[in-house]
Amino acid sequence: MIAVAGAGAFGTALAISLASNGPVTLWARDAAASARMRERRETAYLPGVTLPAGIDITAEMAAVALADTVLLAMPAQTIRGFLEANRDALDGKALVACCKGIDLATLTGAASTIGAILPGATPAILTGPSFAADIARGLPTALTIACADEGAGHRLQRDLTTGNLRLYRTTDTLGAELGGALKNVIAIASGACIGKGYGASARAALMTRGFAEMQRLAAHLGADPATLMGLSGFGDLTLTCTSDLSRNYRFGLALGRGEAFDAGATVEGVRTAEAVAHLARREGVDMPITTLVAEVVGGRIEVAAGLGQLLSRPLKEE
Ligand SMILES: NC(=O)C1=CN([C@@H]2O[C@H](COP(=O)(O)OP(=O)(O)OC[C@H]3O[C@@H](n4cnc5c(N)ncnc54)[C@H](OP(=O)(O)O)[C@@H]3O)[C@@H](O)[C@H]2O)C=CC1
Ligand SMILES: O=C(CO)COP(=O)(O)O
Repeated sequence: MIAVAGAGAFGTALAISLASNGPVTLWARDAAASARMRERRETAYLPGVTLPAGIDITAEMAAVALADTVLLAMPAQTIRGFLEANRDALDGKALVACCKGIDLATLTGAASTIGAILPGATPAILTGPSFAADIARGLPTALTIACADEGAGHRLQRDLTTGNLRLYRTTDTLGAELGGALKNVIAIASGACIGKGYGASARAALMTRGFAEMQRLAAHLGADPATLMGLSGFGDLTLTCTSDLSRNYRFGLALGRGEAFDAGATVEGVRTAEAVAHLARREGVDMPITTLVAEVVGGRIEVAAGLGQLLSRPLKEE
């Protein structure tokens, strides 16, 4: 039995796709919102999409506790609090983190967070290039399922693959979570570059050099370089840095244009830029683009000055 905790855009889209395999529980933290979704079979997070009957929408944790696999589809900075608040309901289960970010308080990804808080759980990561709106409409997507326990990984791959979600398997949870988290920061930089009018050539340079620093940090922390070359790294970087459907990219566009952006939107790259800038400094890893994004989103430097700093760095080998 599968439950999805978090009924925002991604959690709901995943529940819709999984419901084509069998019954799914979708947990929303807000009881009134949950009741509305159950009654109307729709959500403002996915306009125009009808929620299939196979999704049992609830605000009761007891319903989640009945599942053996729980997908955690909420923003990265909220995962720790959610796990701490629901230890009894979640321990012993396969917990599949679907978020893309680094916890600002601990500077770790979701697999480590799960392991630290619920040692009896089996941590896994579901990540890769996929917009909720595409999944919810039944469009084809390919994702990475990462689980250090190979047997559990095989089971999750089988259970979470659907007609429009094709899952590739790895045991490298660290690489998978880093790929998904780090690309969001580069997507902000890419959006800012386009928003500022610097053009597609400059964006290609940012994406390529951004990918180089993503790989550098991942290798330093012990991730498998091959993981970053796959869906969670290269794949998601490509999607997020080039599509207007991405909130991180659109946030960057707004920054570049000097416009305001929806303060309530989930833009994971903002906090993650700050977390990764700290992590890179602590580990002595050179991450100039991420560090500058942290400065820009922190309001400590303007976009133009930040890009100017990148271009004036000492010349080096590729
Ligand atoms: N949208 C997408 O295309 C994709 C998103 N992701 C990742 O999925 C994660 C969630 O994003 P997404 O669904 O888009 O975000 P949304 O903003 O659409 O939804 C966030 C959901 O998390 C819930 N939530 C917020 N805070 C808490 C909390 N403290 N405890 C429990 N639930 C909470 C919200 O509840 P409420 O409605 O009550 O505020 C809402 O249901 C992010 O890490 C994102 O990077 C990954 C791939 C694709
Ligand atoms: O991660 C995503 C696509 O793979 C979604 O991107 P945004 O969070 O930037 O919207």
